[in-house]
Amino acid sequence: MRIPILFEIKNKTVIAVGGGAIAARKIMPLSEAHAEITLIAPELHPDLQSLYENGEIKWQQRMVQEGEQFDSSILLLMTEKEELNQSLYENKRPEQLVYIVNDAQKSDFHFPAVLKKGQLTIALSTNGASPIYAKRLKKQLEKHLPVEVEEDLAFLDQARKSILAYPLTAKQKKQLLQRITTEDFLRRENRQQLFEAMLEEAE
Ligand SMILES: C[C@@]1(CC(=O)O)C2=NC(=C\c3[nH]c(c(CCC(=O)O)c3CC(=O)O)Cc3[nH]c(c(CC(=O)O)c3CCC(=O)O)/C=C3\N/C(=C\2)[C@@H](CCC(=O)O)[C@]3(C)CC(=O)O)/[C@H]1CCC(=O)O
Ligand SMILES: NC(=O)c1ccc[n+]([C@@H]2O[C@H](COP(=O)([O-])OP(=O)(O)OC[C@H]3O[C@@H](n4cnc5c(N)ncnc54)[C@H](O)[C@@H]3O)[C@@H](O)[C@H]2O)c1
Repeated sequence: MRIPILFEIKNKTVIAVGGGAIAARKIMPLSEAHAEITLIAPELHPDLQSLYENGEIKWQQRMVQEGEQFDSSILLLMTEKEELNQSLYENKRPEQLVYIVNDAQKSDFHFPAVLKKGQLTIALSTNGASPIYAKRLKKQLEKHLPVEVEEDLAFLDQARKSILAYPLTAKQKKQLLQRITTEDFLRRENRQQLFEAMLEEAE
């Protein structure tokens, strides 16, 4: 069974074998999240070529052979050659997390469809039943998200930090956190001033 986890990939070492269209789609978000990526492939998809030219990924321009072993936290096997991917999988290191582009069963993790809005992340997976359905549902969800999500979360993030840093009892903190999250409160035009007054009153 798989569980959704938001994983900090910054500075984790990633070795990716294969540089086609699918590799490009999977590597893009890892690179944006500052993983340490080394790609091994004889040629690169244009999006990967740009990442390489901008110094965001390393590239070993060569063919990988069966039987090779790689030293990295994460290994992405993304060639179109199923047998090669399988054989590299057999050689994985015990602690290595491996993703195989054409074997969802064996992969240690999946790539969900991701919807981001400010500090909100929604990840959708159909467990491989239909990635196209996941993509469509993501677009529908996007349309139904309240327009204020981004602003609300930016406000709540700051407010929550202030509450937690204030000399209040755990119960008072909990009550305040609940109050500022209500729809009524969030829609008040002067919510920042109201919040500051509430904080002082509570002390
Ligand atoms: C969400 C998204 C994220 C991303 O890729 O970044 C994603 N696939 C996307 C698109 C997409 N993928 C495919 C098509 C063509 C139509 C079709 O065939 O359906 C399209 C549509 C398109 O390209 O528009 C083909 C396909 N996909 C997989 C296989 C192999 C198999 O099923 O075994 C094949 C057949 C290959 C073949 O032909 O052999 C497998 C997987 N694809 C997954 C994720 C994982 C399951 C996620 C889930 O269930 O929700 C999983 C299991 C991989 C994993 O992570 O382990 C991304 C949407 C991005 C967005 O949100 O905008
Ligand atoms: N998981 C998914 O979301 C998903 C979606 C669509 C397709 N697929 C599968 O992914 C696979 C790859 O798709 P693609 O469109 O990127 O294919 P592609 O042919 O465009 O890319 C394959 C890449 O692997 C490289 N390669 C081949 N042999 C190599 C070797 N020995 N060493 C290093 N690199 C090598 C090629 O040079 C190329 O860069 C296909 O088998 C397809 O069935 C998976």
